[in-house]
Amino acid sequence: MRTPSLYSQDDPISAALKPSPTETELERQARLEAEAEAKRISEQIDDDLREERERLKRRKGDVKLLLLGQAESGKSTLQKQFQLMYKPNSLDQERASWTTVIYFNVVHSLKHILSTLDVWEDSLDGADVNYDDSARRTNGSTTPRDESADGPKNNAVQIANLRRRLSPLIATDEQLANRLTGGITVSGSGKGSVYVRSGWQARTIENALGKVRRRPSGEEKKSQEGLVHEHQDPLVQEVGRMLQLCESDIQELWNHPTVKGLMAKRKLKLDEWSEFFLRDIHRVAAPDYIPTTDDILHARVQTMGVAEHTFDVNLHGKTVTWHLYDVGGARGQRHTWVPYFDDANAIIFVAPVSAFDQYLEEDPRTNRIDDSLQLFTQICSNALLKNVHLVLFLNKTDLLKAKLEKGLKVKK
Ligand SMILES: Nc1nc2c(ncn2[C@@H]2O[C@H](COP(=O)(O)OP(=O)(O)OP(=O)(O)O)[C@@H](O)[C@H]2O)c(=O)[nH]1
Ligand SMILES: [Mg+2]
Repeated sequence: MRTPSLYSQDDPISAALKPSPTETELERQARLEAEAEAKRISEQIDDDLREERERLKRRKGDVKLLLLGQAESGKSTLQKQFQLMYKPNSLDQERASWTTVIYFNVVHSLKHILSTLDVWEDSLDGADVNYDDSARRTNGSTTPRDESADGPKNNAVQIANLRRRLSPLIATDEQLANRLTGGITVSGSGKGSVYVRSGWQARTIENALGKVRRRPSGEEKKSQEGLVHEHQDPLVQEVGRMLQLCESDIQELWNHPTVKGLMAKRKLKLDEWSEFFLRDIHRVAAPDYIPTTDDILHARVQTMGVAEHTFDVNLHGKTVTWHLYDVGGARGQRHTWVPYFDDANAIIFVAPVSAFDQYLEEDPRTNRIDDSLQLFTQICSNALLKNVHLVLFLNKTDLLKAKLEKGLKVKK
């Protein structure tokens, strides 16, 4: 028996699709199977479209939040705090990849100290190094000698020795930077900055995996999850070993009267994260060091482009998905913000109030508070953002307090 005809005699398409009057039973079976498959695919497409419509409807209730502000203002740090609050497990999963950043922060800070010493060391005489050595005795220096009493000549010899002993560690600066960026550099980004794109944590591990796979010895073992733990990244392991060996040299450099003198005279300016990790070098240089949450919050790596982070936030018994867009704040990165302005619900503008005595890394003539104010004015007057809620987040108040207590004056 033939199935009822689908093919109307009047419709030209139906007429064209009409089976041939000479169709065999085998051909008829094949045709019916093809029709059933086409119907299944068509229904699948209808289902997908329905699901997409539902998803878009759901997304309409989502909150889109932009974190804006100049470089170093603390946007990614704020994002990490959201992550800690709403997705703490995800921070745990990426904990190991922060070791690379922290080691890089330490090595890069040492490199900066030594290159500043290069410039100023010769111009300092004994009287110039006006550092109170009692600080050195109380902050746990492991140095057995009291070099400051020996005068500038001895100081220069000590620094030359430290420079020599630390040079293999300093030489890893570029390799660590490459591990984080995957070899991508951003032009005009200021001195030795390392920019990372969204998802760098997983890529850092992938980069390490690539290196491990190429090694013939097979000494690196895969962990239970089938992934090589970042601690097994040979580079990170090697830097860890070097840090352990150099710990007392790092302490000696960090506590050296010439270094302290340059800092007191503000000829050597260290970023807050440099001081944080150098002060705590004993812990960071320990074998099997794992970054604490506080370490992750202090670690510094610049954001490239825009990184999206999603969190399910429960507000008054209703779960709302938040899309947090963490942007790169350096001048060369700001053009990437605009495509996100269109459907943003809110902006948190992060302004570091402690930056009154600092200048932009990408433009050393511009004061950071001036830049922040200019940027905020531009955001407030942008027509695309006229319906967007704006939160001004005055950040780094702890550093402002510390600077004012030290006697730094705010002046125009
Ligand atoms: N002391 C202190 N440090 C902070 C605070 N907020 C951020 N930081 C530190 O400032 C540094 C820069 O912070 P990030 O969050 O990386 O800055 P960002 O705005 O994301 O910078 P870009 O990605 O370059 O745009 C990090 O080392 C943070 O630990 C704060 O309130 N107090
Ligand atoms: Mg950032």
